[in-house]
Amino acid sequence: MLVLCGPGNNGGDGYVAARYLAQAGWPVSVAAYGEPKAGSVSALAAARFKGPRQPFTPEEAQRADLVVDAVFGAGLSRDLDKGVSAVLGAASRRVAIDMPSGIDGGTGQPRGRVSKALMTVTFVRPKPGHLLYPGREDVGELVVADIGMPSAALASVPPRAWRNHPGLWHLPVLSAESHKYTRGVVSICAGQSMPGAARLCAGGARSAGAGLVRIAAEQGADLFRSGPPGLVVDDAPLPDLLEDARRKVWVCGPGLTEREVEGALPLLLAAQKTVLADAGALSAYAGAPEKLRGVAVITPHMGEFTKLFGPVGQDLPTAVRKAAKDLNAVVVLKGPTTLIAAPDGRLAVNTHASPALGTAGSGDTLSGVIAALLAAGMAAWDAAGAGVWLHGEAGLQAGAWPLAEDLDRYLGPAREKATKMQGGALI
Ligand SMILES: NC(=O)C1=CN([C@@H]2O[C@H](COP(=O)(O)OP(=O)(O)OC[C@H]3O[C@@H](n4cnc5c(N)ncnc54)[C@H](OP(=O)(O)O)[C@@H]3O)[C@@H](O)[C@H]2O)[C@@H](O)CC1
Ligand SMILES: Nc1ncnc2c1ncn2[C@@H]1O[C@H](COP(=O)(O)OP(=O)(O)O)[C@@H](O)[C@H]1O
Repeated sequence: MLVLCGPGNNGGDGYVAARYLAQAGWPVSVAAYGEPKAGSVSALAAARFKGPRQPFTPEEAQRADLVVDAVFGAGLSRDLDKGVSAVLGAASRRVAIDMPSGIDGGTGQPRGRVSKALMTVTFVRPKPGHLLYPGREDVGELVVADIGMPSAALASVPPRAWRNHPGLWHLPVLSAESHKYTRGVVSICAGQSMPGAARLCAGGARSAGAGLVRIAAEQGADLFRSGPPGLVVDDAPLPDLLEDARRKVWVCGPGLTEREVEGALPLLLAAQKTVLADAGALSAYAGAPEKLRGVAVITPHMGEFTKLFGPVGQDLPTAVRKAAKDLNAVVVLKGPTTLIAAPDGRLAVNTHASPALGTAGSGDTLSGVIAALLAAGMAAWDAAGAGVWLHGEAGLQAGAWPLAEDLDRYLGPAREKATKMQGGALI
């Protein structure tokens, strides 16, 4: 076994690992890339390792059955030089300490040529870089180890980002006195050219537990009347519908043209409704995100996000947090890893999903799910995190090739599973 140790604390962890491995009887040696600073804890750890040293070369890395990568972790401050990449790349099997060397822990972006680890062992909490692509691919199996960090030390570095998980939010549960209005009403603006999107959105909202879902279709009402029997279709003009105080939560965007968005969104905002803006409502305001001010949640995929806010650069967490702050709304940046940012800087990182969700219309379903949770009274960031998790769970349950409409029947069971994980009652 060969432990590759860098000059900082990550190297220090490597010397400690080497000492423990030697104590456990493993044949282990160390190859150092630079020496730790005199007097540092890493220098102390290096001095306590009494085993053999090898040169830091590709040949040594290739000879080892297993290489432990403790060259750089969270302190990576510039691109890897080619020599380090060559040594890391020569190892056939590699376990990384904290981060695979060369991956930025904050963003998941590579800094230089990085090769994939079998496993990465990090401490206390995962970092965004473990969960965001492309770093997520290079991490291999992720182990989060408890190293007995004192709670006072943990409290001094409160997290700013969380892994999205049912422990992060609380789903409302049904009480014996619940009725459709306490469960919440979701209203959806429907377009005439792509009515399927509003139907998918409605299916997501109903299946995620909304008490009542209504489609505001105006002249297009006939397009929806042959739909599911529990779905209410309104043909009255939007201003009349907005007078109903029970209809607090609205989805605007799925299947809407720019003109339809411009006809509806300003009215919803003027009526101070809780609005989730998606799809057409995002493309309608390309380069002018301020027109969305007043919405509660937006759910762009990367293309829509870029059209709205411009190129994101390498640091997605920072870009999505900034967008949420500037817009004063929750921003859900959808993708294989979905980021959910609140205006106050909280960030949830969701990996609980399946590539099976990458099918047309699945984002419309997600909008409906989040809207149902908003209508049930959840705060916007919580509703968005919970909605993304339930949608991801439905995707995981639905097999490899579901259609968007297939997701609906997995949403109820997903909600039950999340509630059980929260230790709550089911009804
Ligand atoms: N914090 C905690 O609570 C805990 C932390 N722990 C551990 O500490 C690790 C973080 O330690 P760290 O801050 O010392 O950073 P680390 O990754 O060792 O790198 C810094 C050194 O590398 C150098 N360097 C950087 N990039 C370079 C490059 N491309 N090419 C060449 N050199 C480069 C950099 O040089 P400089 O930029 O200063 O010139 C500096 O010398 C963390 O990942 C985890 O393993 C655990 O023990 C648990 C508790
Ligand atoms: N590879 C993937 N892994 C996990 N989730 C994915 C993947 N690809 C897409 N998704 C999810 O599927 C949904 C697609 O939404 P969107 O791009 O708006 O599609 P549409 O507009 O067709 O509904 C998002 O929730 C996204 O996070």
